[in-house]
Amino acid sequence: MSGRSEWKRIDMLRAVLGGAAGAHVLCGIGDDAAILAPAAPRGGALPGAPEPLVWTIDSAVEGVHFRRDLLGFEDLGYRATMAAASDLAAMGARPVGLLAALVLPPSVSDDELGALAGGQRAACDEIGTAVIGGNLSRGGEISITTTALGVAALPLRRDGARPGDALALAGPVGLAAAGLALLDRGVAPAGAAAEQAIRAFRRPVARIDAGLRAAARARAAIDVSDGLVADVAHLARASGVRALLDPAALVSADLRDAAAQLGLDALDLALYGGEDYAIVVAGPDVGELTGFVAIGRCVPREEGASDVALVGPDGQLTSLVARGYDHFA
Ligand SMILES: Nc1ncnc2c1ncn2[C@@H]1O[C@H](COP(=O)(O)OP(=O)(O)OP(=O)(O)O)[C@@H](O)[C@H]1O
Ligand SMILES: Cc1ncc(C[n+]2csc(CCOP(=O)(O)O)c2C)c(N)n1
Ligand SMILES: [Mg+2]
Repeated sequence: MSGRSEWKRIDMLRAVLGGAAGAHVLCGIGDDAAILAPAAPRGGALPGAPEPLVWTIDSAVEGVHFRRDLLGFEDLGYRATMAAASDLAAMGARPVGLLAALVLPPSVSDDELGALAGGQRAACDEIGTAVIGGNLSRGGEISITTTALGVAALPLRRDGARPGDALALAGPVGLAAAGLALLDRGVAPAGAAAEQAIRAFRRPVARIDAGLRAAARARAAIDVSDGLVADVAHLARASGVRALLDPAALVSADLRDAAAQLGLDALDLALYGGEDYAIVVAGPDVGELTGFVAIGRCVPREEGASDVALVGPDGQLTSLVARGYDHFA
């Protein structure tokens, strides 16, 4: 393994680029999205209090995030849009509009481009927003870079969790990775569980409504793109807590079935799978939120202890290594 990692590179970029933002930037590099103070209205007050803006960008690159033999063009547009919007969900934000920059090889036909845009449109319709601009360029492989703007009265950051907070999850984890594995192995989906897994990979759902519900009650949130343990570790580290996860809360019947078809371990998929676009929130009573399941709790950090651990049936802890998807490792 090389010494490079995505996080080391982000730290490097933060050292070069950070600190230059103005006072209107409430949160810069390091969270799921940047937070900007609302612009002061000119010429009199607007009805209602202006809300902070939440702004994020996300790329979907052929050969890295998708293969054309495993997904249709409509899936590509849908998935890229939901993946970008998921970072708004993680901030407890309501989307207001998206911009999409497309890179297309010359081989992509107008019909295929139309299908891709149809997928973007379908995803936007589902979460109550629209693509309102973008850019086109020719290039060697398809890429879809989507920037998403939202508003949130009280944006949820990664760094607000406290010892004693519950951890709760909206959306399945592990299923998307199982779906990718089924597609990759060319296994014809046998039964509802395999179909759900393939759907979770092809058509992930940004948990916007869940994020909005959590915004009033939670103290911190993150979305699960790189894998549950890796992303919960980001939240734990940013908040200065340790996260304890209950394995029984993470494996659904569908995931167990799909994993069995693949000969893979269901809990391993749930912990490390990635691209679920579920959200994890932390707060005193977040386990009671509609659409969330309680998955664990935050405890004080201990010197030398892992960021995340599993709690066994009789309370014993198993430390987890926060390995997740890393573009450069
Ligand atoms: N090239 C870059 N320049 C400046 N900041 C960056 C750059 N790449 C990433 N970041 C920042 O680093 C932080 C972590 O980025 P990362 O993409 O891992 O988070 P994320 O957007 O939540 O991931 P995901 O899209 O997988 O949910 C974010 O705050 C992001 O804005
Ligand atoms: C063909 C193919 N191979 C592997 C994967 C798995 N994968 C790619 S990126 C990523 C993390 C999220 O990305 P990001 O951190 O950029 O948001 C994961 C789990 C895939 N989707 N397609
Ligand atoms: Mg994120």
